[in-house]
Amino acid sequence: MVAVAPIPHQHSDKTSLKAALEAQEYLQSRLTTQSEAPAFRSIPIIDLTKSFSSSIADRQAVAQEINEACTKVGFFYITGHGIPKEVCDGVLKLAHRFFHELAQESKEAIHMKQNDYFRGYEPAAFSSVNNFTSKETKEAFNWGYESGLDPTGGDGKYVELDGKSEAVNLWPSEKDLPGFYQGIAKYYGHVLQLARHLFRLFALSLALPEDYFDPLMTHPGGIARLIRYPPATNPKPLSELNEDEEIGLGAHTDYECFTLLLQDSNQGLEILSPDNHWISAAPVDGGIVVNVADFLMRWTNGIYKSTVHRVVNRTDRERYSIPLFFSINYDETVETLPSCVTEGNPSKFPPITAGRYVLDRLNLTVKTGKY
Ligand SMILES: O=C(O)CCC(=O)C(=O)O
Ligand SMILES: [Fe+2]
Repeated sequence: MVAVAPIPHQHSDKTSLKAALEAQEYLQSRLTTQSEAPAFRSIPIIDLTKSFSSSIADRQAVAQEINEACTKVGFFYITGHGIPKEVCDGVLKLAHRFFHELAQESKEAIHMKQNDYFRGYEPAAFSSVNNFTSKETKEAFNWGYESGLDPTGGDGKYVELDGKSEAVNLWPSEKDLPGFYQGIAKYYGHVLQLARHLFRLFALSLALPEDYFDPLMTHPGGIARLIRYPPATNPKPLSELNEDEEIGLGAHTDYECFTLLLQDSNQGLEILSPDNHWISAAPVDGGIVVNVADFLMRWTNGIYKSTVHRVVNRTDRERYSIPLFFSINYDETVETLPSCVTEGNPSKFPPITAGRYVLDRLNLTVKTGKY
């Protein structure tokens, strides 16, 4: 593994930096050695309709499916999630407009290098989730939570990844891209509320009170991105065991609690089974992909799996996707969940602060801490 020096300009606490470096090592080991966990060849589809029922038994039944998916695969699709189709189609169109209508100089004006928290426009090959082992073809626009995007208005206490600063998004101007902020707000409001709903189901799925996580997501972390993958220069089908040269987004695990991913109709997302076969997570009609990320993996003492995945566009069309990386309030420090610790399975992980951990992970994706 290539050693990565701590980033001098930003204070990092030892626990989160150590955890971030360990995650990099874990990734390399997963890519080079098979895991002993049972292999899988498909990704479960969970219909959320009954999770909105007033009957706790209905909600428990959905939670049980979530438990199965998170302990075995770490990924699942949700249908019946309640986000209207036109809202999903609308934000995917907006993603297209961002990359095709916004002038290059307007993109440069909101370049991510001007921001300490990875917000704004990110050109192709600028960052790497896998230690720059491949040049990533994706380009992106990144933003994070702000109370104006939260349908509840939040509790007014939002702090950034460092646990201190106020929200710091970089938006294109209304003149340069009319209707952009409003369109983003529409989708983000829906997906943020869906994430809060899912966290209640996660609580049930972990034998915790349904409202266990509620006080921890009053001003939650929620980085989201519009991602564009250019068409493949040499389209070719997925070969399950082989590494691929034309990588859209390198192999990685996500950092936060869980991710909600909207993808267009072009497949490209691939996830790594424990026996190191790559499995396609092709789009499902009306479905959103959910995956457990590393912070929740740690919080559940490793019981919920954070599964390695990557994106390779194997088509001659461009592909768009829009993930929301949902975190608890960035200023919260948590210990392993009580329902995931027993005498025989003591906590494997020390307490950790939500935002700091994500920031240390993000700092490892660029060549220097401050670009
Ligand atoms: O574009 C996709 O399908 C997945 C994106 C992803 O894994 C990520 O941004 O972390
Ligand atoms: Fe990811």
